[in-house]
Amino acid sequence: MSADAMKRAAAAAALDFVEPGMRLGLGTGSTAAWFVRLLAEKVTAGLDVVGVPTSEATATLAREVGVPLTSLDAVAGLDLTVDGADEFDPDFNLIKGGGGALLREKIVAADSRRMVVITDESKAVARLGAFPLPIEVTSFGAVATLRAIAEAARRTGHAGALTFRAAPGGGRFTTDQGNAIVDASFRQISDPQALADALVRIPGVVEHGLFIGYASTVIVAGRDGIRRLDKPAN
Ligand SMILES: O=C[C@H](O)[C@H](O)[C@H](O)COP(=O)(O)O
Repeated sequence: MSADAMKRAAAAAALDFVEPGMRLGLGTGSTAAWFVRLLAEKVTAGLDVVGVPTSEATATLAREVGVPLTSLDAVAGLDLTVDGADEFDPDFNLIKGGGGALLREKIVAADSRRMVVITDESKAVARLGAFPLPIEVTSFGAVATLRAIAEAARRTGHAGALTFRAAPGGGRFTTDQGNAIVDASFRQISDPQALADALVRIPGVVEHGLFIGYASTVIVAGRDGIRRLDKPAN
């Protein structure tokens, strides 16, 4: 199975969680895009759902393929969010934000009763950090914020190169909110919760890509088929 076929297979498996009348969080990225396309086929066949997109890119795709959209402010919470991830660990912690959509993704996931993550086997890690951690920062004072991130990382036992993400056309990448992204190459995140707690205390940090306690199910597509991992109830 090709990498793209695995993403499609994971997205197709997530359709099993969708029920008529649901309000859905629609993730961002190449795997989540497959979910939006496959969901559109169900909508065309009569499924009644409404989605809240986590990025302008997902909103554009959803409109193109015919998934009805609403805003988070127009509904009283979401039933289910289906989204991709850049990494997941055995505790269902995630790194997200490779596409820069982490802020809206986290807001939407936080307002959802359930988050199903669609991935392929390349995203499974014993410990987070091989994928650089995206940290969204305000443009104002971005360099000072980067220094504060380095200090917070040091205090929590993490170190590595911190770089502003570049836009494809040059200059700094900006998110849908007009913020910058710092990519932190920690390689090994030994204490995700301590790092997350330290990052949110920095004034210029808008949000970070550590998703701790959000995912309840991870669907993993591999060359041998689909595996569904369910987080044990507390
Ligand atoms: O900002 C982007 C999101 O967090 C994506 O869900 C994540 O980067 C995974 O994307 P993909 O499915 O393209 O690997």
